[in-house]
Amino acid sequence: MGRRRASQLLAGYRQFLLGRPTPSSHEQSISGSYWKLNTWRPCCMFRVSVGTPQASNYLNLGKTYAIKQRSFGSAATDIPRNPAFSNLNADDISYFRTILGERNVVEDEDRLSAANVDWMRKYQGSSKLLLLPKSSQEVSKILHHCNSRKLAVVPQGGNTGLVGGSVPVHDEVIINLALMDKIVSLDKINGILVCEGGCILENLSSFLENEGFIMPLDLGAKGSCQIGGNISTNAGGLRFVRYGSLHGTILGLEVVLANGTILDMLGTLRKDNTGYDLKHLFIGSEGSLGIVTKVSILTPPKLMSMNLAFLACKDFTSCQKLLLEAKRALGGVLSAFEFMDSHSMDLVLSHLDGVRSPLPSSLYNFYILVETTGSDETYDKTKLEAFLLRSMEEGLILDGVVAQDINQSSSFWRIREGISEASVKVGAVYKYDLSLPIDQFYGIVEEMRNRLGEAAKVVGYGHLGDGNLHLNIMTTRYDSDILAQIEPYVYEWTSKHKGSISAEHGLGLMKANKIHYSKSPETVQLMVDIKKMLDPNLILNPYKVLPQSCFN
Ligand SMILES: O=C(O)CC[C@@H](O)C(=O)O
Ligand SMILES: [Zn+2]
Repeated sequence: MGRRRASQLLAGYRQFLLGRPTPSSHEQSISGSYWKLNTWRPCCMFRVSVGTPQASNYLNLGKTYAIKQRSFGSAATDIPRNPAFSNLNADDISYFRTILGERNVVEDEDRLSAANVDWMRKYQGSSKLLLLPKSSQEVSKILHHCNSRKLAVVPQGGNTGLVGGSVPVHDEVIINLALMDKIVSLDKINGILVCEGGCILENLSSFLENEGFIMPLDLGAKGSCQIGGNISTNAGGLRFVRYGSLHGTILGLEVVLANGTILDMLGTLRKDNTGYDLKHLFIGSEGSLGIVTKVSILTPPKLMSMNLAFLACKDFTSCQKLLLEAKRALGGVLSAFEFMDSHSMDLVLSHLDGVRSPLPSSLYNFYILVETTGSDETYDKTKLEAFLLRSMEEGLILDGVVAQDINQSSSFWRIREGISEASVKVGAVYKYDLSLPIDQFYGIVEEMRNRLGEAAKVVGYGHLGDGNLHLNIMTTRYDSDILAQIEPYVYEWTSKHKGSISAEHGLGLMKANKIHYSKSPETVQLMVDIKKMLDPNLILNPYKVLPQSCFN
């Protein structure tokens, strides 16, 4: 296609953009972080009462097999309580009161109900105690006591996880760092932020933005999730394609071990090769090796020129080619490359009030969000336009719209970030978070759709730029027959294609027994040895991450 045709295309495209309706003020107001706005209070770990299940329905189900799926489903995970653990008694509670004060030792049923259930209301524990320490020393005293008494604990951040990692399985004592939310320091030359583990991600982002920096991490749950929890799960999110993993951006950690030792690894140096870099053991260990109490993180400068395009593609091959083209053409300014299929789009549009597609949604099979962030508005715009133009000429993009202002940007992100929220509205949702080679990326979605037919809604979306697919399968109720058609098929398929069964959500309770699909027996054994060395009584987040059978 010649230059003339190409510029005609772009001109038509621009007209098309300008002709599109701007989202209404209602839509604008609901854009942003849904976990914050619709489900959770931003600076508090307690669930807003609307839609919260009454956990007391579950609490007395019996001590031996306490985990039940929520009321629209049957029990799916029955793990016996480890008989080596003690039961909480009145002396334990009085001791906790002496170190934390009356208010921060919570036995109130409503508050425990919220802390005992996960965000999807899929995993349900029966803890009788929630502790709210205010300092690393208090965390240390709690753990020292729990370890000597063999009381199991579950570290909990914003409780926004998707694999049952942050809620008790039985009666584990819940330790939440919500009161440890102080910013310790910011090195304004290098952008190195030091803060406590209970800081809410969105609060950190707002603080940094005022100082001319941004968090290298951004996710839909930002309004509720805590940085300590993000680190413990090694959360990926929307900026990963640009700023990489927390293994790269975390410079130091303070961690409290199971026996109460405070491990000071809170370095603020970019380079430090003195011995083993132990902080990496705790990034992604899901609270099973220690509790992250302080964090030192490298934060990139805030760049003022940001563009966001919402694009439609006819098939998945075009999405793949578009990614390659975006990496080539946009290089250093590419800051997000997110993908969703038309089924994801339909899900959001039919379940979230006030969300509208900026494109005629029924016409296209796939949608891509491409974001650029740079420091030169003209240069960045020119680059993006050249990329869009070439991709249109090549037929990779069928249609598209570039956000004209911050409100439009938010409304585009709202669609992508709203998929999770919409998925839980259907009823029961089976979530798979897979890393896959790009040529295999969408195959499993199509296979599951064929396999399940009318019995389930199957959607595929995720961080295409990082090779991370979110496969969500929804039914009105949890159903063991459906589950049997999904698992182990999805895990076997992923393993066969050399993927990972957990790209960014962790293993938690959901996939503790599935680790062998992604890790060799020798690797798992070394993990078990490390766990036993750091937590010999196995009190930290039991039943999660590693198969229980490894400890019998
Ligand atoms: O709900 C999910 O499956 C994915 C959640 C999150 O990682 C996302 O990328 O939206
Ligand atoms: Zn994700």
